[in-house]
Amino acid sequence: MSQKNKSGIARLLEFGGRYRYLTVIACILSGISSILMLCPFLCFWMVLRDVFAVLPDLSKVNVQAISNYGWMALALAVSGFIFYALALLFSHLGAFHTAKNMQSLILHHLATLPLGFFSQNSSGKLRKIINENTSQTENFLAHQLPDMTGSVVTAVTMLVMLLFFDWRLGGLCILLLVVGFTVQMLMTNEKSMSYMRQYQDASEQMNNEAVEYVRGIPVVKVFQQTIYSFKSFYAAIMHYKNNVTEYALSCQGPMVAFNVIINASFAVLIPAGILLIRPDNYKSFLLDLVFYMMFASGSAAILNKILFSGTHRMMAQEAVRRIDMLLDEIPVVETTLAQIPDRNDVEFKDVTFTYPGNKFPALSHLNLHVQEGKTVALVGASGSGKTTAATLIPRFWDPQEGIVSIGGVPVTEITKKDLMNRIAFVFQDTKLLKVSILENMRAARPDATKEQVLNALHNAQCDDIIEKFPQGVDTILGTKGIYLSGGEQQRLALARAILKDAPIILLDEATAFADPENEYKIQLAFEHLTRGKTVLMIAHRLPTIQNADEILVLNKGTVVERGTHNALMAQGGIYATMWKDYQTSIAWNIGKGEYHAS
Ligand SMILES: Nc1ncnc2c1ncn2[C@@H]1O[C@H](COP(=O)(O)OP(=O)(O)OP(=O)(O)O)[C@@H](O)[C@H]1O
Repeated sequence: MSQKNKSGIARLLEFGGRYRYLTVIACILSGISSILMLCPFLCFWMVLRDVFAVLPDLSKVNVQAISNYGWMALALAVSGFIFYALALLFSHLGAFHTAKNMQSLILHHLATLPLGFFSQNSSGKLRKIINENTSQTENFLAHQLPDMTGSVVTAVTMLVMLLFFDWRLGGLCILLLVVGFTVQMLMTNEKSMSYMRQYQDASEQMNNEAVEYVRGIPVVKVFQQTIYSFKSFYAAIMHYKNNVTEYALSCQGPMVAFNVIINASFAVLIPAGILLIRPDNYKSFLLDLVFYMMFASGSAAILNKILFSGTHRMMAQEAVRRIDMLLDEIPVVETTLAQIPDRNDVEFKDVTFTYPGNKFPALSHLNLHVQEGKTVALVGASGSGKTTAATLIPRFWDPQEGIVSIGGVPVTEITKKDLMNRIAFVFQDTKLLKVSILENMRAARPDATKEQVLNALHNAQCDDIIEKFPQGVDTILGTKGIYLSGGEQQRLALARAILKDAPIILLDEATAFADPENEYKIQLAFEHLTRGKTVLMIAHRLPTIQNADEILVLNKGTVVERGTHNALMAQGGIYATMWKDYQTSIAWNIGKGEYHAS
């Protein structure tokens, strides 16, 4: 399926693949149905013609002929409905297949994107883009597109019929239609399209902020705040409101004009009829006038339909644009020159990385080398770039400058599978799935036996977790009150990494939320996991990295100090100060609130 060379409805049909023909057939059927639906008007004209021909002596009316016209009108109307029902059947089939194709294309594409993309785009936002936009386009294909085609065919057929009976009255009606259409165009121009874009953006932002608000409710309650503490949510609502109001106001003038014009047929046709009627042609002229007055008022409904389908078309176009934006996200390119590293040392050579959309680099000219089986620790203030450095190794992101390599091979030249097999990472934000503990473990190694899983759980000090649930490792997490503490979750994540037994370990050592007993157990699990491995460790509690082979102190993405613990202490720089501050904070904790300067 080609991307980007088409836009709007053409692009939407492209998503349908071979099923797009169903949509095309639906539009043709809807067009035929519209013509059939207009035919009863002709029967009505014929009835009027026969009645006017015998006026004032109605006893001369050919009742049989009139009854035939009636039956003909009914048959035509019923076939119109049948064609319309068939059109809807085809359009729904086409719409379902298109939505399915669209969703599977997006999901396959998401699977190829760098993992970092997901840290910048919340799952709520992605869900909204995928669900709302595909359902909007599905609705458009199932209902609005066939209706739109039907309305356009109706409008064209009406034009032909209007000119056919009396070109003067027809010309007047067409003039009204042209003016109505022009006014309508004012409402569906490029400016309206940009309103539609702003509207979608504002609605997306409001949705995101609502999710953040709900997530933050515990904080609001704890600190006795009100909704106004969520200024950004409030601002998003106001932005949405202003946007919608501005759009509605911009439509006010054209909308009023449109309604007045399309409903003005009586006001125009009656004076025109008075001017045009002649004694010699009054019968046939009256016949045409009555017919036109009926017909023209019917055209108001058709124009209304086209107007609203224009708004739906703009919404569908915008939805397609948003889906294409997602599909345009650049995937991680799988190397064609795959190399297999024969060592597992990790090296950063002059690496600079800036997050998409950020002004300043998160890492600047970073050089580091973790020899096989050794441990390098990253320390530094919050936001100094420690996590970013670790995420470049499994290619959450690719740096703009410099090279990250394993065993001398750039990570970009290692296959995704090989790369992931070599690395186990345990980050602060532990992700456990809503499946059994056993299946959570097997996510790291699908072929692991139950015994191997139990062994890994034992080494990660998880025996107490398994024992407390009657179903042991078959306990399903996150359901029926099965919830784990932060420390327990991290131990399970460590067990998963131990089971994977990868040669390179990336560790974000965050034990801030663990109680002393948990912390001690996590420490034992860390030791088990890292034994004999190449380890890049992000340290929050300095004593855990005292024995690291090298410690790098980061500040605003650059290395400001490096060396062993003893060397850095002797240097008396930032690390030595951090160490002293850490000792002080411990002393403060032991003193239960009293400050004991050391
Ligand atoms: N997904 C992201 N998108 C944009 N900017 C980001 C993203 N993640 C981090 N940053 C920015 O990059 C910089 C480095 O962040 P990073 O998370 O690497 O720091 P850190 O040293 O690990 O912090 P902490 O100790 O608090 O975890 C910060 O300025 C942060 O705001």
